[in-house]
This record gives sequence, C-alpha cells and structure tokens, in this order.
Amino acid sequence: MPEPSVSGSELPVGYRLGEWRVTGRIGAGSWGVVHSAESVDTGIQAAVKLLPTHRLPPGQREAMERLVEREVRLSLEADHPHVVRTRASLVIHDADRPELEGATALVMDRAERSLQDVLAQPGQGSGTPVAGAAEVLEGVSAGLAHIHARGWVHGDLKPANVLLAPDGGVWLADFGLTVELEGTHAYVPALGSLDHVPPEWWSDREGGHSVVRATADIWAFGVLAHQALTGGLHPFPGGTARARALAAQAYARGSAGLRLDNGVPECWRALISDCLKPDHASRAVLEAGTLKERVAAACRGADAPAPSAGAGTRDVPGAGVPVGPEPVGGRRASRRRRLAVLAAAIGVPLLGAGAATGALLANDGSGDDGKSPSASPSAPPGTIPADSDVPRELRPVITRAARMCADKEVTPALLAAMLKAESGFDAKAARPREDEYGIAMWTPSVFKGWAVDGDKDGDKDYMSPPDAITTMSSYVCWLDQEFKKEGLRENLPALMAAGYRTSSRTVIDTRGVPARTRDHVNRVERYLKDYTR
Ligand SMILES: Nc1ncnc2c1ncn2[C@@H]1O[C@H](COP(=O)(O)OP(=O)(O)OP(=O)(O)O)[C@@H](O)[C@H]1O
Repeated sequence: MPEPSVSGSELPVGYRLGEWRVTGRIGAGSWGVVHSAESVDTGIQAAVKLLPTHRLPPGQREAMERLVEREVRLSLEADHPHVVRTRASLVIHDADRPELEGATALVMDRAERSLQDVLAQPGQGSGTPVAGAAEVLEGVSAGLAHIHARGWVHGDLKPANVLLAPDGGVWLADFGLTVELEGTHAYVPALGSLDHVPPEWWSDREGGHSVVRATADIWAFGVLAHQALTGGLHPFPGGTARARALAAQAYARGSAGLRLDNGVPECWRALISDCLKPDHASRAVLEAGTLKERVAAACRGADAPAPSAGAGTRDVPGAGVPVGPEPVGGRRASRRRRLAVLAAAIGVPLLGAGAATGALLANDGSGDDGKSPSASPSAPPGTIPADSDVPRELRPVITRAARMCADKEVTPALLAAMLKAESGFDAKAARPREDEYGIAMWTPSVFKGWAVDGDKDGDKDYMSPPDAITTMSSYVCWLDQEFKKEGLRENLPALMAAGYRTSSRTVIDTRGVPARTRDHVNRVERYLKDYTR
C-alpha cells in the first residue's frame, strides 16, 4: 500500500527556509511530511517537519492551529539531551509558492533512524533484544522524566517516536499529542497508537476526547521496553492492534494474566511489570523520575538475551490466566490509524483506504450523534440502520459500547438486537422473580462483577441505560473471546445471546445454544437480521 500522499505539504529539494536547504524527503506522519535539510552556513544536518495548517478550511484550521502551536511551543521548550532538539520554527510566506503560504516548518536535529525502523529490520521479533536496547531505554526514560517533571505527558510514546542519532543519541520525538496536565490529567482529542494506550483509555474516553494521565506514558514505556528487549514482541497476544488492545483490557479486568516473553532479561522483568500494572492507580506509584533511576541502576548493559530466552512466555506472579506476547504488525498500519485519529479529531478529510476503520476507533466509532441516521452503503458492518426501531437516543450509547469491544462479532446491531429481546428497550423493565432489571436485564449481583460506568457519573447503576449497555458490551465481548478460545466459532452472535441468558460455561458445555434459551436466541437472531438488512 503506498504511503499516503499529503499534497501541498511537500517541499522540493533545494527549497530554502532561511539558512536551511531541503535535501530530500524522510517520511510522512499524521501532520505532514518530514524532510531532510542542511544549513547552508554550517552544514549542520536537520530534519524539517512541515505542519500544514494552511491547507485546511477555516472551520478546521483553528483546531489544527492550536495543536500545531502546542507542538511548536513544547518542542522549543523541551530542552534536554534525550528530547529531540528543535532549532527553529518558521512560518512560510512565499509569493512564488502560494500553496505553502502560512505553513509552519519545524527545524529539528536529524536522527539516523527511529527505534521502529530498527524493529522493522529483517530478523527482528525473535525474542532477542535490539542492539543497545538498555541504552535506548535509559535515554527514553530520561526524556520521559524530563517532560513529566515539566508537567507534560507525551501521549504518543512508541518506537516510531524514539529517534536514534548517528552518534548514539536517543531522542524522544513527536510532540503532536503532548499535553500539559491540569491537575492530574488532561483531555486531548485522541491518544496515540492503539498498541501503546493503557487499558483504562478505553473506558476513560468522553465525547470523543481522551483522558490522559502521566501513567499512560508509563504504560507505553512498559510496552516499548518489552518490544525493544525482544526485537519487537508486544507483551499482549493478538495478530492485530485491536486484538492486543483487547487482551490488555482482559488483563486489566483480571481475566487474564501478564506473561512477559522469556527473552526479556531478568533485571527488566519486575520493572516492566510495574509499568504494566493494570490500572492507573497502581501504576501511579511509579513516577517517571523513579523509572529513570531504576532503568539506569538495574539494567545498564543488560540487553543480552536472558538465560532462558527462546520461544515462549513466563507468568508474572499474581497474574491470572496467562496471555503471551505477539509480534507487532507493520508500522504502516499504526501510522494509518494515527492519521485517522487526528483527522477524525479535528475533522480533516482522510486519504486512502483503511482510514474509515481508524476513524471508527478514534471517535468511539459511534458515527451517530443520535440525530443523523446511521446506516449507509459505506457504514461499517453492524451499524444500526437509520429506519430501525432502535430508539434514537440509545443509538450513540449502543454504538459506543459495541465499539469498545475490539472483536468484530460485537456490533451495535447485535447489542441492539439483544436489548430488544431482553427488555424491548424499556429502561424500567423488571422481572423481580428472576431478579432481572433494567434495559439490559441485569441481575444486580452479576452486574456488580462487570459494572462499567458508561455515563461517567461516578456511579455504576444497572438501571442506567448507558451503564447497563456498556456493561453488557463488556460482558458479551468477554463471552465472545471465551467461546473462541474453546474453539466455538460458528454463529457467535447466537452463542453470545445464549451466554448472556445463561453463562459462558453452560454454552461451552453444550457446545452450542442450550435448549432452554432457544426461543430467546431465535428472537435475537430475528432482530439481528432486521438490523443487518
Ligand atoms: N528529527 C528527525 N530526524 C530524522 N527523522 C525524523 C525526525 N523526525 C521524524 N522523523 C521521521 O520522519 C517520519 C515522519 O515522522 P512523524 O513524526 O511526522 O510521523 P510518525 O511518528 O512516523 O507517524 P505519526 O505522526 O503518524 O505517529 C518518520 O519516519 C520519522 O522517523
């Protein structure tokens, strides 16, 4: 798949920006294109990142300009040996090139490559640390400690944003999503790569915005360290970023344990486990300053393979059902998603195939504000049809809840069909004899074990449709995974509907829909058919 072209964001070779002369193109990110350049005065090698605010229509420009302004300001202020140095920020005014008028160019020190480039080399991913992994991680943790001490959160820490200089320097880069904390957290339009967001990100999102805390960077460091020390293996299993994100969520819920790859050297294991503590609160005890000290003290030079290195994983004490690491897919996929994330956040039109999927993840995938009808020929599979009987005010809630599950079988249409069969969408439904209440017919004691605060009011209430529906999605998502683990792959929606009425065990033991739920499941299947016309 070709790299997305960002027309109007390219600078031709030879183009002059003050003393800087463009010498080539390095690559494209979410914001535009990064070029190589050199100073005509000193010969210093630089990288020029063009931030294309000028190409946007006025309605979108303001939001983009705010993000650009923040990236420029934080880049210029972040003066540290392990944060890429920004030498200048220039706004282009060039009568000969009206297409560039008003664009911002960031002139940075030029790196040789990124950690992602190293991980993408042939032969990586076999569980062996990349050369110099300990030094790279030391640099990253020092850069992180610096920006946290200034009250910022990077928000997009990943191998692509760790730059490696020709002289062995390690620089944190890409401040596009960096935020300044207000109190203990901040809101940004969306967080970075799915492979590096902490599990709580999925439940912390509000209205398309993400809650970002410093502990998100600590989690991302844990993932990144595991990757660097194993040549790219992600600490959670799954062939796609969605699947790995789901595995991390299962771990955070306690239904799966943490298994680091055997290749991770001994002195790193406890530290990575601490970075990957399942929730914000337990991760918060590890501050970036302490992380930096622990990295420097315990692990210097320890990037040789662990004595037990090889295929496989080891449980981390205190963990539940183990899950193991997986090689991570190509960087193209993550860049594609990030493009979509930012574009969705500020309404920039997307380029090329695959963008729709990314946008879906970025904005909770609701694609439905309750006003505009949802299904269209281009709507994702499982979208609730515009002319269905699903109450309009519930559609965004149902859609958001379904999109929190990374498994494709859990769709808005399925949740809607299940809700219709359970309660007929009646928020006050009650069957006291069965001890079942609310729109999703939760049994209060069962609800307690799974409860999600869907409406973010600080309370988890089975009578609140957003709480009940979001919790239903989370539970159904887990059922889906359990059934797949047991080799049940036929007609998963029916099995989920049956499991929701009985239990995962009953369905697994029956290896299908139990007879006593047959009528109910038939109803769900009928409604689902209606909603997936
Ligand atoms: N200072 C630099 N020196 C050398 N290469 C750089 C520099 N900054 C960025 N790059 C490279 O330029 C390319 C684009 O970088 P950019 O930060 O814009 O996007 P990205 O991080 O790859 O993707 P995204 O922004 O979507 O996360 C990448 O290949 C990156 O490694």
